[in-house]
Amino acid sequence: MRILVATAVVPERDAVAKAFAGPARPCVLPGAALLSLADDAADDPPAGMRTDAPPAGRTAPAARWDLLAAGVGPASAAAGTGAALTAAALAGDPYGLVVSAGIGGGFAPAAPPGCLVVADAITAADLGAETPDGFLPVTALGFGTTTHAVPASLVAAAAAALPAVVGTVLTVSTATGTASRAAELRGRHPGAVAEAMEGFGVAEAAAAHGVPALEVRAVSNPVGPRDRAAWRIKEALAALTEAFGKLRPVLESWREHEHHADHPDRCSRARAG
Ligand SMILES: O=C(O)c1cccc(C(=O)CC[C@H]2O[C@@H](n3cnc4c(=O)[nH]cnc43)[C@H](O)[C@@H]2O)c1
Repeated sequence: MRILVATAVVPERDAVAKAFAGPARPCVLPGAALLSLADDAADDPPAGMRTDAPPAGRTAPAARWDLLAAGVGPASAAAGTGAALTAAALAGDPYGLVVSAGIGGGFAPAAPPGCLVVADAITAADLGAETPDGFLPVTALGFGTTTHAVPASLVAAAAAALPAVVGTVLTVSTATGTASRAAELRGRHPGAVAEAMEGFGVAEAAAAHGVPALEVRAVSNPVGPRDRAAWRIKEALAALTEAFGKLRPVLESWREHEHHADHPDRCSRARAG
């Protein structure tokens, strides 16, 4: 399977790359610059340019990973992820899984700094309209979606591999900086354990391609009053590296269609037909 990991910034991308021992090679695509990793990368052409199955006599590598630093915020995340997904699909070598990864803010007391978070839902928390009676999500206005559910078997597999808090990860365009905003978000999203700024953009791009998406965050700071000097970025990046070391075999062997609980419609159709 081919797996795309989308981070916001280069230090996050490089923290994920550290979990892989093999060589990494840059691959520039229209709209996205990837770092491609593979068990046998030394023999392979760059990712995104492969169009064929492995030559006769060679088996396909267990998985190929591409890492992307798409920029901060949901728009950059969606643009970069969408570009990588489209390039792969047009090359006849589509991704089977997309992971939004990086550091994030954790809601107290569930997700303190230093811990890892796995999203079971990826939710846009500020996509909507402000009204005199409060915030209305775009869905209440009759548009789009605000949440992407992560396949249950994918959440279970990731959570079994890690010491991680599982819950909703919010995507915000403005990082929370006050206790009142943190309380407001928790009030609207009681299942929220963390916030970051890219997950929903990554998940929207993945959904447009019919590819499952996961979000994994290493908590660098509490969601609340802004104190940038207190962010534990180094520790969070180290936790991210450790997390991908553990997630790597689990995600490589995860297969969406083997988990019928994630596809009740498809299964009932199969049973009926
Ligand atoms: O300054 C550095 O060395 C450095 C290294 C890695 C990452 C950063 C970032 O500033 C990443 C920004 C990224 O982090 C997410 N994030 C982290 N905490 C929060 C938060 O409390 N609320 C929302 N987002 C948060 C977010 O996804 C940003 O894109 C710096």
